[in-house]
Amino acid sequence: MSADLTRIPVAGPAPYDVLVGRGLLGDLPPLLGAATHVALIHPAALRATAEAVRDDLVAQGLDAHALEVPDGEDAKTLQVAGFCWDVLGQVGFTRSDAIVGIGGGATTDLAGWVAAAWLRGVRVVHIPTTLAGMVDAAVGGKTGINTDTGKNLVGAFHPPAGVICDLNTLETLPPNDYLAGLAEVVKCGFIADPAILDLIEADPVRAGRPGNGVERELIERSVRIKAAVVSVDLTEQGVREILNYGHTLGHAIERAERYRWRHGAAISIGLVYAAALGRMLGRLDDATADRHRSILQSLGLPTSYRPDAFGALLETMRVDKKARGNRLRFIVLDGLAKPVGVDDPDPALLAAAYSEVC
Ligand SMILES: NC(=O)c1ccc[n+]([C@@H]2O[C@H](COP(=O)([O-])OP(=O)(O)OC[C@H]3O[C@@H](n4cnc5c(N)ncnc54)[C@H](O)[C@@H]3O)[C@@H](O)[C@H]2O)c1
Ligand SMILES: O=C(O)C(=O)C[C@@H](O)[C@H](O)[C@H](O)COP(=O)(O)O
Ligand SMILES: [Zn+2]
Repeated sequence: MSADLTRIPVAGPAPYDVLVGRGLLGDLPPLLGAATHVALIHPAALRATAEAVRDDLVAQGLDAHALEVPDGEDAKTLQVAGFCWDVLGQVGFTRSDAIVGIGGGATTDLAGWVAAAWLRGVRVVHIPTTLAGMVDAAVGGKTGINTDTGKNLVGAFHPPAGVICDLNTLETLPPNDYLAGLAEVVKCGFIADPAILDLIEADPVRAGRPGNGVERELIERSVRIKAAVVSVDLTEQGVREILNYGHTLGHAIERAERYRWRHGAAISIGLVYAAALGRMLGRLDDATADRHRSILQSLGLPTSYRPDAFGALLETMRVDKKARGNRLRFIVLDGLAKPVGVDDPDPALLAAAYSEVC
């Protein structure tokens, strides 16, 4: 067990820990349960890490396989999931075996879904290697793939047996991917922990650089928010919806961009939109609404989108998972750190709020 380790527990029907620290890859084997076969699902960027983990597991007597999948969102398809299931079948994966997702949120979403559906559910452990993966995607058991009509439309709630956030893996992350992850960190600041916003605003240039002096605190604070929420509402029957702040428009932008944008970049615009909507609904004060744009801009994240896109985005938002029938649902703020759900807002307000992100 590594010495420099923070352990953040996640409660619920299948409790587990999120480990945060450096040099933690050796903490994987005890999380694999009774597995004799292990599949390490990873993109090309994590090939060296996955092969090192595989060699370590093989040396410990396990039958470990590295499965390379396409990069980023290209992995979140039925075809790629099918490829993974074919390999599991060929290897002879049984219910006691384990899958490990090594990569960003796209990889762990895919790996989680592959594990959730194989034999109706086998063990999965996540090793997130992006900021978004550590603070969000790998924690909470939401797994899934995209379809032609929208983002994450197929998936399951399938909690991992453990999450290993080894901060050393962030050293190779491209700067734009690091910044994209900060959008989810900022989201946590607005919905639950304003100290996150203070830490970033104190020096946004520092906060935007991997390995910065506040990195670990930002990650641990964000993980604690996510852990607290999913611990009481794994399947999004209520409070978990707050984690979707900024995502209704954000996911629609990702689809409009054919998933070529980083998730966090689209969510950044979605956050500014949600703030504008909250303000127009008479819930959020001007200063807090403006703070969304200023903090995201200070990090170099996008805060505006094409003026002509609203019609198409609105159509996509209709298949957002929070929608019920033809009633759209948004998360807005009633004030700093006071998220609430709003049903079926006036279409004129939706359009007016959009004019603030053009
Ligand atoms: N399940 C959830 O609760 C949840 C939460 C947030 C986001 N997500 C999903 O996660 C995805 C976004 O995650 P992301 O921003 O991590 O994107 P990503 O997985 O696409 O990774 C971004 C890029 O970084 C590369 N990469 C990853 N780790 C690296 C490393 N250590 N060094 C060098 N390159 C590395 C990847 O190959 C990719 O090119 C989206 O699909 C989003 O929907 C899911
Ligand atoms: O964990 C959650 O719940 C979230 O909403 C976190 C989001 O940041 C994440 O992007 C999630 O994948 C979105 O979920 P979806 O149900 O809207 O697809
Ligand atoms: Zn997200």
